[in-house]
Amino acid sequence: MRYAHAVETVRKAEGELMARLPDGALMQRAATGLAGVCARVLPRVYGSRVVLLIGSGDNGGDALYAGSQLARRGAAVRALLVGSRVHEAGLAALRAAGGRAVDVPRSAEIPAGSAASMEVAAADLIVDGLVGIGGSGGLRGPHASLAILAGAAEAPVVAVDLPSGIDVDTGAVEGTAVRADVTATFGTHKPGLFVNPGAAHAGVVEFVDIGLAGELPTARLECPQAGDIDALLPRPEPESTKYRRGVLGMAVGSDRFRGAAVLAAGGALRGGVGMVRYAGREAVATEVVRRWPEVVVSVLDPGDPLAGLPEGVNAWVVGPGRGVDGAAAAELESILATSAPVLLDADAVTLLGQRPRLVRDRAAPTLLTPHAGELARLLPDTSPREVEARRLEHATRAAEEYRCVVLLKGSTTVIAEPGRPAAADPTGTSLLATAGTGDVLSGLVGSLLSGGLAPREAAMCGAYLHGLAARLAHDGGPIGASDLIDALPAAIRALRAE
Ligand SMILES: NC(=O)C1=CN([C@@H]2O[C@H](COP(=O)(O)OP(=O)(O)OC[C@H]3O[C@@H](n4cnc5c(N)ncnc54)[C@H](O)[C@@H]3O)[C@@H](O)[C@H]2O)[C@@H](O)CC1
Ligand SMILES: Nc1ncnc2c1ncn2[C@@H]1O[C@H](COP(=O)(O)OP(=O)(O)O)[C@@H](O)[C@H]1O
Ligand SMILES: [K+]
Repeated sequence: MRYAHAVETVRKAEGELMARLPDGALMQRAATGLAGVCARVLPRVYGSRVVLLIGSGDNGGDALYAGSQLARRGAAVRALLVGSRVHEAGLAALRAAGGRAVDVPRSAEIPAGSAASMEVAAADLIVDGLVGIGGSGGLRGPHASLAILAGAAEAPVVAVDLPSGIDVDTGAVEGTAVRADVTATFGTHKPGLFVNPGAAHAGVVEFVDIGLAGELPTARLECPQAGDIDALLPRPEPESTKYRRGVLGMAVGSDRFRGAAVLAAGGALRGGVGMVRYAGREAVATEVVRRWPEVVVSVLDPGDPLAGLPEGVNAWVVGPGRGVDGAAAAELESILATSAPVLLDADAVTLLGQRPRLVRDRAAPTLLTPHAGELARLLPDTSPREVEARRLEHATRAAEEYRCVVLLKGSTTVIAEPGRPAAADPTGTSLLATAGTGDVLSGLVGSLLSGGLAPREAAMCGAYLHGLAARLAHDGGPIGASDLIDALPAAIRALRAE
């Protein structure tokens, strides 16, 4: 598991640790780790041209000390000083090691052809020490110009602690921010390194241990790794039966959206469910059984559909392609009245918007799996764009308001549960941005719920396998939702190999 903490927590933990250590010890640890990351990014240190972008805070100090270490190993290091102040001791260390520093004019634009712009363009490595956890909002003035120059340069960019300009507590990017190839982050991960759009600016995140672990409380955000998912995933045991492995009820698809039922059932079957019990209209049930003969169907009578819903299931998936009419609402209400865990996706999430109490007052575990548009319908005065800009915040808000677990789909899938750290899925890929992949996810997560995982853990495992399956299915061209189903067994196998 990778753990991420908010800035306030990091500051407090650093303060406590610093009080017990000699002056500057933490910064030296950070700088040494950073220099190591830079040395690994460069083909060789000796003779390389390293450009440091230096702001006025300790983030710049880390970069200057790391630069001094690289200079001692034979790199030609130039620091571009852009802040109103500079970390003097770091600058002295750089100079003593043979590095040079250049003051960048404080004008908003750094002209093409200026010394600073030519240094950046000619670099073999650019180190972003503009701002760290002391940053607020997008980059301003010459900081922003340097970030843009670094983005246009050929050289790889290593960010110090975080890519300057992102909101590191949320992953929001409001204005100009550095785009790094690698981020060397100190002491603990930060939430914004795992959540888009911030995560996309961070590149590969390398953890630098500065001895903070003992001072840190519970994480704000968790980012599960293959081993964590492998440990959580239910697997068949010698005494397993189809019932013990989990019976999943599925109220998905409709005459209009038959494919949603086929895809969701496929996700469940390849997710390791014991039995799928599909409930729906005859035409849909026929399609489902044609594709998946192992599914047990209950054909619902249009005159009295609720009477036909199967009983004795371990979990339910409701909503994908089901519709938002009165019958769908009555069905949702009836399923939520059971004591089984229920996953609400798509139309069921939309229906919930007018009936929040159905979930809020429910004692049994409930999981919502909206995309940004569906989540926006659950929160007053919120647009899908706002949800996408600040995913963590909105998923957490919805989880608190509806008192349930929320898996918010999108470029980073995030999972929120009141009172628990949020989770961000690391496997997501835009290959998934095609119709029907969400239906597959609902079945997959449903199968894990029916297998006994709690909603948060089922959501974490499902999102991880979903993204991994997309990556495995991808052989250079596009993939569809059906390919994802076929790749799920390989994704489960791959967990052990990763
Ligand atoms: N506190 C500690 O014990 C340690 C801190 N470390 C480093 O210290 C960093 C934090 O340093 P500071 O608190 O000095 O702050 P920063 O270096 O993160 O930045 C603060 C400065 O940036 C300016 N600034 C903020 N937002 C800006 C924006 N959007 N555009 C332009 N300028 C902006 C501020 O005016 C201020 O001068 C960490 O990220 C880490 O790199 C490490 O050395 C490890 C130990
Ligand atoms: N840009 C993206 N990057 C990564 N994953 C994405 C992206 N866009 C969509 N996804 C994923 O694709 C799936 C789409 O689900 P959904 O929107 O419900 O589609 P549908 O209803 O057509 O099945 C979700 O798992 C979501 O996280
Ligand atoms: K930085």
